[in-house]
Amino acid sequence: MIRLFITLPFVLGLIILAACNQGSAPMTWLEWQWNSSPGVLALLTGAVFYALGYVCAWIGTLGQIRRARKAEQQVRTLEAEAATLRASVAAHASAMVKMGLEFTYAQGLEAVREVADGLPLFLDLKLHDIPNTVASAIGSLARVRPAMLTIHASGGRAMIAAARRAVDETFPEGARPLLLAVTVLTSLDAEALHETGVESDVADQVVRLGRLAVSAGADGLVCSPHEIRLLREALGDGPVLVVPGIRPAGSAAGDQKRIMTPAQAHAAGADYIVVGRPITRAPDPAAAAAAIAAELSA
Ligand SMILES: O=C(O)c1cc(=O)[nH]c(=O)n1[C@@H]1O[C@H](COP(=O)(O)O)[C@@H](O)[C@H]1O
Repeated sequence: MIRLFITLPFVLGLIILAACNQGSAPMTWLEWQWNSSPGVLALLTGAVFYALGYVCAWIGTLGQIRRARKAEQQVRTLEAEAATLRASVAAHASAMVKMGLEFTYAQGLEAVREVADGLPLFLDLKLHDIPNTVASAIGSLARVRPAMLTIHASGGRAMIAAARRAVDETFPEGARPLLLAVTVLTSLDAEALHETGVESDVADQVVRLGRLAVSAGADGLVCSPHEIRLLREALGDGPVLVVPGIRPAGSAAGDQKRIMTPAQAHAAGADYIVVGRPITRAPDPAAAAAAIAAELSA
C-alpha cells in the first residue's frame, strides 16, 4: 500500500511533465546528441528505473521464499527426528524418559516435550544460579510438565528454597515435579573435589549438601551409589535417591569416577538408577537395556 502512495504521485507527475513538454528539443549526453521531447524522455527514464526497482524487489522476494522453504525443511527434519526418537523411547523405555542439557540445548524445550510425549519426564537441567534466576527458569517449565527436575545443591540454601517455591507456584498440586538436588557430581573424585577448594572428603561433602538440600525443600538427591547408605543414615527413607555413575561389569567408566554396577547400586538402596552411555553407545541399545533390566530383576 505504501508503495502505491509513493509510486502513484510520481507516475502522475511524470505523465503531466510529458504532456506539458511534447515539443522536440536538442539533447546531449556525454558526446551523444539527439532531438527528443524532454517529457517523453523523463517518462522513459522513469519507466526504466521503475522496471529495475521491480526486478530488485522480485529478487529479494525470491531470497525470502528460499529462506522460508529452508526453515520449513528444517522443521520437517526436526519433526521426523522427534518421531524417530519417540518411537525408540516407546519401544525401549517404559518407566521414564531422561533428557538433559545436550538435547535441550540442541533441540529446545518444545522438542523435549514432543519426545517425552506423555511419558514421565526426568528433565536434568542441573540449574545453578542466583535464586531469582533459578526460580524464573523453573517458572518457564510449566508447559514441559517434568516429573523430575534437577538443581545443584551447591547453589546454596536460598537458591534451593527459591527453586522449591517456584516449583510449588508453577505446577498445580498433583503435577509437581520432584525437585532433586545434585550433591557432588559422580565425575569428581577426592582430588578433583579438593581442587575446587572443598577440604572434606567426597562422602562428607555429599552428606553435608544432602542435609542442606533436603532441609531447604528438595524432594530428593542425586548422588553416586557409594553414598547411598550414608545418606539414608543421615536423612532416613524420605528423600528420593537418584543414582548415576552406573556401569555394567566390563563397560567403560569414561568420565565417571564413583561407579557401581546396576545390581550393586540397586542392592545399596537406590530409588532410581541412571544409565546413559552403556545403553546409548552400545551396538544394540535395546539389548543393553534389557540386560540391565535382567540384572536388576535377578
Ligand atoms: O544429575 C544427573 O543426572 C547426574 C549427576 C551426576 O552427578 N552425574 C551424572 O552422571 N549425572 C547424569 O547422569 C547421566 C550419566 O550418563 P552416563 O555416564 O553416560 O551413564 C548423564 O546424563 C549425567 O548428566
